[in-house]
Amino acid sequence: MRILVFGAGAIGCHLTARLIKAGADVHLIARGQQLDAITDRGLRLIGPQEDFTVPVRAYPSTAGLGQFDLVITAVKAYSLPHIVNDLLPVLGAHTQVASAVNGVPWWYFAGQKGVFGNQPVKRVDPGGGLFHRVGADRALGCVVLSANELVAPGVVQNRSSSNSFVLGPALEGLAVPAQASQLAHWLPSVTVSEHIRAAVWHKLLLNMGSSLLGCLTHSTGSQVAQSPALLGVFEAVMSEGSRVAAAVGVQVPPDLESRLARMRSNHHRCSMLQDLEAGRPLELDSQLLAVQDIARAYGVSTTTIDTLVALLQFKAAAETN
Ligand SMILES: NC(=O)C1=CN([C@@H]2O[C@H](COP(=O)(O)OP(=O)(O)OC[C@H]3O[C@@H](n4cnc5c(N)ncnc54)[C@H](OP(=O)(O)O)[C@@H]3O)[C@@H](O)[C@H]2O)C=CC1
Ligand SMILES: CC(C)(CO)C(=O)C(=O)O
Repeated sequence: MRILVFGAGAIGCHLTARLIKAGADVHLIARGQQLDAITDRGLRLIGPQEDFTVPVRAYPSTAGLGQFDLVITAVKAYSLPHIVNDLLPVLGAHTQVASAVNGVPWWYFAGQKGVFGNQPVKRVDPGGGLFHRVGADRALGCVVLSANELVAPGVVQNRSSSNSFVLGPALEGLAVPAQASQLAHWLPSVTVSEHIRAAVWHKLLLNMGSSLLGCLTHSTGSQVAQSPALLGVFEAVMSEGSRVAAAVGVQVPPDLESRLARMRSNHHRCSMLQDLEAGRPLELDSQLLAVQDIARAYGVSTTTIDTLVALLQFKAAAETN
């Protein structure tokens, strides 16, 4: 099985390093210093209990690479619409495309009923290029619970004591494709699910709270969890988010204690905070504004989320000017 990982950031490097170590045939699209470092010295993954380096076949573009059985996109949500033209040449009739991305994924409303039924998510796929040209029939949801950061060119630091990746077909009723099962065979951290939307919301609620509070306070999850006042706000965000999920038919179990436990043990700067501190754009569209759109369309009140989003938008604009 030929695999292409598109994007050599924190998550792309984590997956590439683990898959190559497990013996998979993986190729990586990288650019800039990352491409140079990985080509010269390989890719190093440092984790709580491991430190290894693998050689990687890395390229600056997809031109001439041929078709792949599985493409894993590991760019930020806001970069996805810009890579559609790069993806098309590597897609064959049976290629599956897994988007390892936080937030409401581009394929979310494919095959769904309701206000947005069968439409692209306009916040993440504004021109509909992913929805109409890549296509939801080949889309695999990929929900990532794994805390990573690039600490030097070619070096990714993993800060999770346990990592998990949930893969499942975007279209309900489709069987889990062989590519997903093969990935799960190579990596114990991968599980497959026929109900990927439940996994999307489960993760998204955690992101909404940790991205908003992490960025507004420049704190890791464990630092946020030390403040009872912030935990109260985190809880309010999760409860509003779970009402939005329920509006589109997904009941997220109120397992607040397990989420708080995850926050307490999370000594990682969430990816949105990494972006804020590096002056890069934030994934507000996929993680928050798309959720607000759903809330508004279904008449769900999200007062706490709305307040925090307004503060974060103001802060991000002020800090990048
Ligand atoms: N980091 C984490 O711990 C977690 C992240 N996630 C999610 O995973 C997704 C990926 O995040 P993460 O890995 O942190 O992001 P990063 O910003 O670390 O990585 C994105 C990579 O994509 C590259 N890229 C973007 N556009 C292109 C392009 N056109 N051609 C080639 N390369 C490109 C970027 O290159 P360049 O730097 O040159 O722009 C960068 O290397 C996000 O949705 C994030 O929210 C989920 C769970 C945890
Ligand atoms: C690992 C986690 C959950 C931290 O909030 C994350 O998804 C991120 O960094 O964006």
